[in-house]
Amino acid sequence: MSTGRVNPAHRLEDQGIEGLGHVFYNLIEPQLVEQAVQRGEGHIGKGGAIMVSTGTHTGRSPKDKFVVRTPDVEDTIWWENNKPMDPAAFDVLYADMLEHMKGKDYFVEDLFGGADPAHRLDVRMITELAWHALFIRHMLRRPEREELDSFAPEFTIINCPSFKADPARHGCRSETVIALNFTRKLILIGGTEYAGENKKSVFTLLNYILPGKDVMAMHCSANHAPNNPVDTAVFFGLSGTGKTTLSADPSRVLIGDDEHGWSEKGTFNFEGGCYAKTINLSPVAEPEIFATTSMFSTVVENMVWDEDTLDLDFADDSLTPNMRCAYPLHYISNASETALGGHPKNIIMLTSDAFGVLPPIARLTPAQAMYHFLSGFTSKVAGTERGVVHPEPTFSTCFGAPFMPRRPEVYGNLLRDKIAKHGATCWLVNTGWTGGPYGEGERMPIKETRTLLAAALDGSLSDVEYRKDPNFGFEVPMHVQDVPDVLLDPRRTWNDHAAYDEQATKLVKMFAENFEQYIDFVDDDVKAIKLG
Ligand SMILES: Nc1ncnc2c1ncn2[C@@H]1O[C@H](COP(=O)(O)OP(=O)(O)O)[C@@H](O)[C@H]1O
Ligand SMILES: C=C(OP(=O)(O)O)C(=O)O
Ligand SMILES: [Mn+2]
Repeated sequence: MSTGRVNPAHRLEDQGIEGLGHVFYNLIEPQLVEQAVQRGEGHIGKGGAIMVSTGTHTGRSPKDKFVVRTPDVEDTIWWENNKPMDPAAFDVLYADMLEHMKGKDYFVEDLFGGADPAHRLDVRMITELAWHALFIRHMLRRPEREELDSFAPEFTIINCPSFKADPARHGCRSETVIALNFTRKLILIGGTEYAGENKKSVFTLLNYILPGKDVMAMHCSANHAPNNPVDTAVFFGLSGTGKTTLSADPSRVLIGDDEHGWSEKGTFNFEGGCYAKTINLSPVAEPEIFATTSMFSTVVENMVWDEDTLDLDFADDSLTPNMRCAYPLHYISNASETALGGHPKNIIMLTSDAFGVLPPIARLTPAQAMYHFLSGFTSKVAGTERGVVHPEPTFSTCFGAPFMPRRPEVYGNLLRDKIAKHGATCWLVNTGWTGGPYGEGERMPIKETRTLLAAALDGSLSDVEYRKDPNFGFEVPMHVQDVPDVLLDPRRTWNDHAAYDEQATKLVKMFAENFEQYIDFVDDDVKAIKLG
């Protein structure tokens, strides 16, 4: 049995998926909320949000993510960063998953990944959980209802949390598996309910496909000046660095909070929704995002609430510090209707430096931008990946190593050429620690970060006085209106200057050691960068 709207030529049976219980095709938000509640998957919260919890897995499981090693992708995948799965093991996994799915109800959502029709991917998401269908409906882009009648899925993702993988049979590591098969155009997810796996799988797909079409794929948020998409800014950053927070800026138009492409025409969001962290979410510092937590059908994931008032407790991280809400872009009032932007005029690389060494903002030469893009220095925040319990310094190339199927130089060279062609100005912004390292200093105040960004984006930093950072060689402004001078010089924010110098020397060494892996393929201007 099935209900809902679907292309009659592309039903699940047509792709060999048979014997399921009831199949719900392309339900819309109210129907999915109703299904989720009826099935006991969650509770209705304030304003009609839906509150769910995901059990054991409350963050991504990067160690359980695999790329199937088929001949077509053998030469293009960066195997040092992507774990291979044997094609035969994948086939067994698929057969076992289909067997497991028999008799159970499933939800199908046919959606687009990519706001630019020239580069979008038609994705079919098949989920066991109604709320996962709702989540992906929020996160990806919805075809018009009429377009569903001719929708032909290019890639299919099946997410079946109740399926437990068997490492011996399936060539994986645990009961949890995320397996990407570029040849069969299929992604299988089992043994985890964390919704972020769904969107990051689509991201990984696009990160593979788009560079082949000369389109740069970026782990970044994006916004543009009011009525002026030519003035676009992108904000690269690993999880927790502030992409979502800083792109939701009431004085600019939000293009998207996490995944974008940069084509010959400009930037485009891959998605149609946002996935914000809600830990300590402040109605004062982040009013736009705060408001979405009580809007109809927003998915509130892993939050604790008051039984009596249904008030969400933003401070209670007892389920996970990686608590989240997912909502469509238009829930942010100043969001772009098209999710398209121009060529970035400013490129911001966000880093959350747990050492408290990097300045709150620095201007980068194109060579320095390449250096920092390939380095991808930041810290992993607690909770987004399994096993991370406090900020852990890391080098995550392209500011998103877990989602990059190709070699870093592929993304690096694309970005280098686009920066050169369009003359973008690049900045490094530390949203991490100031006044000392994690545990001693404090997190950079959001207000100051916003003020610095506003100054960078409106051009007021173009001709102020800069000093050259003695450790990294980039330029740091001396004075910025409404920001205390001392904050601009991290060394001065530390009580113990010698301790700062020692920490900075250590960090410089870490950078240099990490960069050795890239030195052979970067241009001479990047090779010539000497730190310390
Ligand atoms: N100076 C700052 N800039 C940005 N975010 C900050 C800052 N200080 C604290 N935060 C907090 O850090 C988190 C940034 O997370 P988020 O914007 O979701 O990152 P991303 O989207 O890159 O994963 C939010 O919880 C935000 O409230
Ligand atoms: C959803 C995620 O991305 P981000 O934290 O960058 O929003 C994630 O890393 O699981
Ligand atoms: Mn985010």
